[in-house]
Order: sequence, then structure tokens, then C-alpha cells
Amino acid sequence: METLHREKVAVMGSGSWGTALAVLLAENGHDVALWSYRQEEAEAMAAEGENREFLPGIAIPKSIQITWDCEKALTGRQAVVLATPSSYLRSTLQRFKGHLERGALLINVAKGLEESTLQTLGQVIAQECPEHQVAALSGPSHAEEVSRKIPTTVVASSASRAAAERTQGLFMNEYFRVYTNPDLLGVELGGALKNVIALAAGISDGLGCGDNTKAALMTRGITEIARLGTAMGADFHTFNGLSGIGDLIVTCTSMHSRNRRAGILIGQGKSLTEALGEVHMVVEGVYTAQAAVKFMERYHVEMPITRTVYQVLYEELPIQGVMKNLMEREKKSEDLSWHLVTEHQVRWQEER
Ligand SMILES: NC(=O)C1=CN([C@@H]2O[C@H](COP(=O)(O)OP(=O)(O)OC[C@H]3O[C@@H](n4cnc5c(N)ncnc54)[C@H](O)[C@@H]3O)[C@@H](O)[C@H]2O)C=CC1
Ligand SMILES: O=C(CO)COP(=O)(O)O
Repeated sequence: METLHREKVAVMGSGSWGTALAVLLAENGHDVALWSYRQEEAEAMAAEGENREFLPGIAIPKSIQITWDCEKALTGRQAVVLATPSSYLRSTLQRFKGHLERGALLINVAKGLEESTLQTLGQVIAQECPEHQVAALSGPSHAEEVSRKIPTTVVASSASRAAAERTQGLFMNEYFRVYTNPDLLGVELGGALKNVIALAAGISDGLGCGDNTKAALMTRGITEIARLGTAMGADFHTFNGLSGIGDLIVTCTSMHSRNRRAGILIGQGKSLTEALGEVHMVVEGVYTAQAAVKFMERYHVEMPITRTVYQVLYEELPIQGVMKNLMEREKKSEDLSWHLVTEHQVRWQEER
């Protein structure tokens, strides 16, 4: 592996993902500050040398500066990793943007959509910090495995090639392989929307359905994600990549997945509040489902799995009605690719 260019990096958010990435960046030789939203979280991590609440068992190198003071975290740092849950992204940016170094690269690692504005997280960052370049790091990457150095691959995406490649260079090492991708919109949508499908996969498991059902949810899930994504202008191929189908696979099958675990509990009959309490960590799909329903209405696309999850969470659809909702829909053609479907339809019409 080529020698890394050492940078001063701030990781804003010390949940499981922020902590795992701060450890990785420090191991890559960077000078890292890790900012916590809660003072007691920062103090506990500093005293215990680990994040017992969100990432137990992983030693935090002493070289990492742990702080709850934004100014301390950001001063002199030219790369800033945004690792708060998506619903707190804007408030966190508003709180610290006055302390950002001029020209600092902002790298978002959260996965979600802002429901109140119907913006992607990249758009939220660009609106709050218009002077700064934005990148995203996304893909199948549970903190619990990355922090144990289990081989993982992700994508670094930005409208700016230089920003995507800089992000790639910051994170890449022998167990964390980073590809670049120029389709920021597609990367962000894949990462956000898969969480809703993971809730559905968990519900299916909780209901006692089988592997056939899971495979169907994953396959039809990526189809509906790509349907919305392409309607919004994303590249269809991105959904076949790590931040699309890759992340969907890991989150629908792994017991590390917070979204899948919440889904399992709901499928077993627990209420949303009970499920969220039990999982304890952020379950992004619960919020993304609300935004996704608004997006599908705005772009006139059908997303039956996403809509069904929304109905379970917010419209009291009985859990026993989930499979009926999906299986007894009207007959459809399998639309794996919009361009192919169009070609087939043209051919079929010509054959008539
Ligand atoms: N955990 C993982 O394996 C991965 C998580 N992500 C994404 O990273 C983002 C963060 O997730 P996790 O680290 O898992 O979260 P987490 O559930 O482990 O931690 C949540 C963090 O949010 C903080 N917090 C609470 N209230 C806040 C507020 N008002 N403002 C700012 N921060 C507040 C908590 O103190 C805590 O540090 C999410 O968007 C998630 O989808 C992405 C890839 C992997
Ligand atoms: O996005 C993630 C892993 O890539 C984390 O989300 P989940 O924990 O719900 O799978």
C-alpha cells in the first residue's frame, strides 16, 4: 500500500460509525479529533479508552483528541467527517460551521434524507456550507466489522473528482478498500433508501417468512430504489454498485443492522417505540420512510415495499397485513432496467 498523506481530520459525531472511522483514520496515520454531541459521552470515552455505549470492545488510540468542543475539534482541520445521525445533520452544521477552516472538505457518512425539505444530505451540507466541497462515503460497512478490521469495500463520491479521490486516499487501507464514484445523488439515495427495505426484510424475518421472501424483498427493493433514483436524475448503474445493492445486501442480512433488528422486533409484534428502545442506536429507515413517501409522490413513482413499511410504522397497518399488501398487488412485468423495459415494450408492440 502506498504511503499515506497525513492529514488533520475532525470526525463530528461519536456514535458507532464516527468512532469506528476515527479509529481507522488514526490507524491510517492521520491526526484525528473526535467530537461528541454529549459532554458525558466524550468524557466516558476519554476515561475508558473505548466507546462502551456504541462500540464496545474497540480500543480508541490515545492519539485521538476526544472533545465536545466544536472549535477545538475543527481548528486546523482540513478534512471534516460528518457522522451524526441524519436528523441532526443540519443542526450540527449550524452549530459548528462558523469554526470550519476555509476550504475544508466535508465528508458525509450519514445515510438519510431530510424530510422537512426533501433534500439529500449532500444538498443540506451544500446549503449550510456553500463554500465547501462535499463528498460522501457509503457502502456495506457495519462499524462492528470495520473496527475489527474485517475486509470491507465502500465508495467515495463527490461531484468533484479531486474531492472523491482525496476521500479515497484518506480512508483506504489494507482492510478498507475505497472506490470512487461521481454519482453523488445515486450514492446518497442508495444508502438512505436501503434502510427502509432493511426494515421490511426484518419484518419478514420477524413474521417467520423465509429465504425466498428475503430474496424477493431485496431484489424488488433495489428495483424500487433505482426507479426513484433514476426519476430524480441518478445513474441507474450506481444502484448495482456498493452503495446500492451492496449496502442493501449487508443491511438486509446482517444481525449488526439496526434497521433489520428493529424490523424483526416489529415483525414479532413490538411497537415502533419498543423496537427503537431495544435497538438503542439510530434506526435511520424509520425517518427515511417518511421522506421516501413524499419523494415517491413528487416523482410519481411506485415503491410498494417502502410504502408498506410506512403504513406499518405510521398508519397502523397490522403486521399480518404486510405480505398480503405486497403479494396481492395487481399483476406486473419485471422491470429490472428502465431502458431494457422500454426496448422490450417497443419490440412487443412491433410484434403485434
Ligand atoms: N453504525 C454503522 O455501522 C453505520 C452507520 N452509518 C450511518 O452513520 C450515521 C450515524 O450512525 P451511528 O454512528 O450508527 O449512530 P449511533 O446510534 O451509534 O450514535 C448516535 C450518536 O448521535 C448522538 N446524538 C444524539 N443526539 C444528538 C443530537 N441532537 N445532535 C447530534 N448528535 C446527537 C449520540 O450522542 C451518539 O453519539 C447514521 O446516519 C447511520 O446510518 C453508516 C454506515 C455504518
Ligand atoms: O448503513 C449501514 C451499514 O452499511 C448501517 O445501517 P444498519 O445498521 O441499519 O445496517
